[in-house]
Amino acid sequence: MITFEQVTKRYETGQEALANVSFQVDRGQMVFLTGHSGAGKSTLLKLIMRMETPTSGRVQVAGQNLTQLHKKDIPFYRRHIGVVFQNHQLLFDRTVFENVALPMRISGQSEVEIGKRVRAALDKVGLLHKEKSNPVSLSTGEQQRVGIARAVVNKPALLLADEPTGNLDPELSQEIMNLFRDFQQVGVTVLIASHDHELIQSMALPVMTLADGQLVSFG
Ligand SMILES: Nc1ncnc2c1ncn2[C@@H]1O[C@H](COP(=O)(O)OP(=O)(O)OP(=O)(O)O)[C@@H](O)[C@H]1O
Repeated sequence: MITFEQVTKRYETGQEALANVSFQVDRGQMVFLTGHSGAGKSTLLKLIMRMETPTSGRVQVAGQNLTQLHKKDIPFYRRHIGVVFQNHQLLFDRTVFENVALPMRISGQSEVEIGKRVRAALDKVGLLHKEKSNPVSLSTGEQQRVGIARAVVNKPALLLADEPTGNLDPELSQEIMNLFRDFQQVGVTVLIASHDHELIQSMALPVMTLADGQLVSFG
C-alpha cells in the first residue's frame, strides 16, 4: 500500500528531515511510526499525503508513484486518505453532522449519500446521538471520535493519524486504538505516528522507528 524507496527529504533550509528511508507497508496492515521530536515523522506523513515531495527517491501509494501525480489530480488522490490529527481541527460554528459531512461536501456528493454515510460513520464511533450537537459541547475524547468519523466518511483505503491520542488519558487512548483496529479489520491500512511508548507497547503491532531522519528499525 505504501512503498518508500531510498527517500530523502531536504527542506529549503538545508534541514535533512529524512535520509534514504526505505520500507513497505502492506494493504490492511496497522503500523506505528515513532521517534523523537524532529525525527521526521510528520515529514513522512506529509510525503504520503503529497503535501511535500521527496528530494530524491520514490514514494508509491496504492500503486501510484506520487512524484508522477499531476497537480490537478492531487485533491482526488487525497480523497482516498483519511487523516486524524491530535487537535482534531473541528469547526465550532457547525454541528457534529456538518463537521463529518465536510469532506463529502467538498467532493460534491449527493445529500442522500451524505446523510447515509455521515450517520454510518458517526454510528461507528458511537456518536450518532450527538449529530446535532456543537463539537464545543463534547468531551475531548468525543471530539477526537468526531475527527475520526470525518476521516473515514469517504471510506479511505488508508488512514493516517498524527499523535491521535496526544491529549487523551490511557483509557480513552485505548478506545481510539480499538476504533483504528476495527477499521483495519475491514481492510483499511492504518499508520499512526505516536510518541506514546506505553500505548505502543500495549499493542502488538509493527513499529517503525525514526531517529534523525533515518529508519532505524521496523518490526
Ligand atoms: N517546512 C519545513 N522547513 C524546514 N524544516 C522543516 C520543515 N518541516 C520540518 N522541518 C525540520 O525537519 C526535521 C523533521 O521534522 P518533522 O516535523 O518531520 O519531525 P517529527 O518527528 O514529526 O517531530 P515532532 O514529533 O516534534 O512533530 C526537523 O528538524 C524539523 O525542524
